[in-house]
Amino acid sequence: MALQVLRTVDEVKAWVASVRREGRRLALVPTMGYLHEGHLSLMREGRKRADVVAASIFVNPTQFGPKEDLGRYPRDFQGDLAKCASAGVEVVFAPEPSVMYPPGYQTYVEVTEVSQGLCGARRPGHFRGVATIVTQLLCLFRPDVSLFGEKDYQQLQVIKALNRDLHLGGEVLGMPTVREADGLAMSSRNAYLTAEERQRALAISRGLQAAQALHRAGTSDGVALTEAVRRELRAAELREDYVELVDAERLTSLSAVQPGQPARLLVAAFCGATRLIDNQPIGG
Ligand SMILES: Nc1ncnc2c1ncn2[C@@H]1O[C@H](COP(=O)(O)OP(=O)(O)OP(=O)(O)O)[C@@H](O)[C@H]1O
Ligand SMILES: CC(C)(CO)[C@@H](O)C(=O)[O-]
Ligand code: BAL
Repeated sequence: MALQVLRTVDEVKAWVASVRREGRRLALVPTMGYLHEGHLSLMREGRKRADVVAASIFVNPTQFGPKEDLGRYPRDFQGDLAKCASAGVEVVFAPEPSVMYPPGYQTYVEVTEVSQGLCGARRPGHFRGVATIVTQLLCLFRPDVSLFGEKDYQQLQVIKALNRDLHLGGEVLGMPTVREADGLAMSSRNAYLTAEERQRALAISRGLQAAQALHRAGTSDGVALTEAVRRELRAAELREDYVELVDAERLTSLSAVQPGQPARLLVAAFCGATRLIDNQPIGG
């Protein structure tokens, strides 16, 4: 079936109603576009878990801080449509900001616990914007399953919490981070990196791997594990935003990995002007 592009809330409502009438299971993959294999892995998994996959492409203004990159966020709408079609997507919802935030719009969603700390502390208002747009999308599409990447690990926990707390009903599925062959986590913002920065950015995944290897060799101490990451960041002259060992679900800080308690090591670092994030499970 040919890919359809929907632009308005009424078009989405009509399309969702037709999917429901036909008794088809619906998967939703929200994105900000400039698609890469990470996004396509979510779409392909959606196709396995549902009869029909919708994707959204929307650079959501409310999740960007005033000094962030909203104005220059990379875009390639025609290329994105071709990629969506190749991944089995039936419908792309690509609204203008005025469709999601029309005059008089005044409803915002705050997830109070897992939004704190990490990216929440460094990007004030970011998760309020993410939670607000994702709630709108989940309410509009009411998908049986929605798919998000573990690359944005805190975001995934925020979305799981709002889906549970607001009784939205569908399953929120987290999918593993897709990496370039050399380990760099795929991200639309990798497009900002110069060739030299692209090489230095590898320190992030290298540091996470070093920490995992250290843990496998018997080290549980949080300071030693985070230091393994920091050493790599320093060597490559990346500026740390944070490196933290946290409980994998609640995202609270841990001083050590405990047997049977899944933990996660999360990193945000600036490579030149570009802020990159990545994470890995540790123990559990
Ligand atoms: N490397 C990846 N592997 C798996 N999922 C990913 C990956 N990168 C992004 N995603 C997921 O795709 C969805 C849309 O993300 P988004 O459009 O912001 O892409 P992005 O590459 O993370 O962009 P940015 O560089 O702005 O962070 C999110 O659920 C995100 O977690
Ligand atoms: C989930 C999301 C599409 C909300 O704008 C965005 O934060 C993203 O692309 O990860
Ligand atoms: N991938 C998360 C969206 C953001 O950084 O704004």
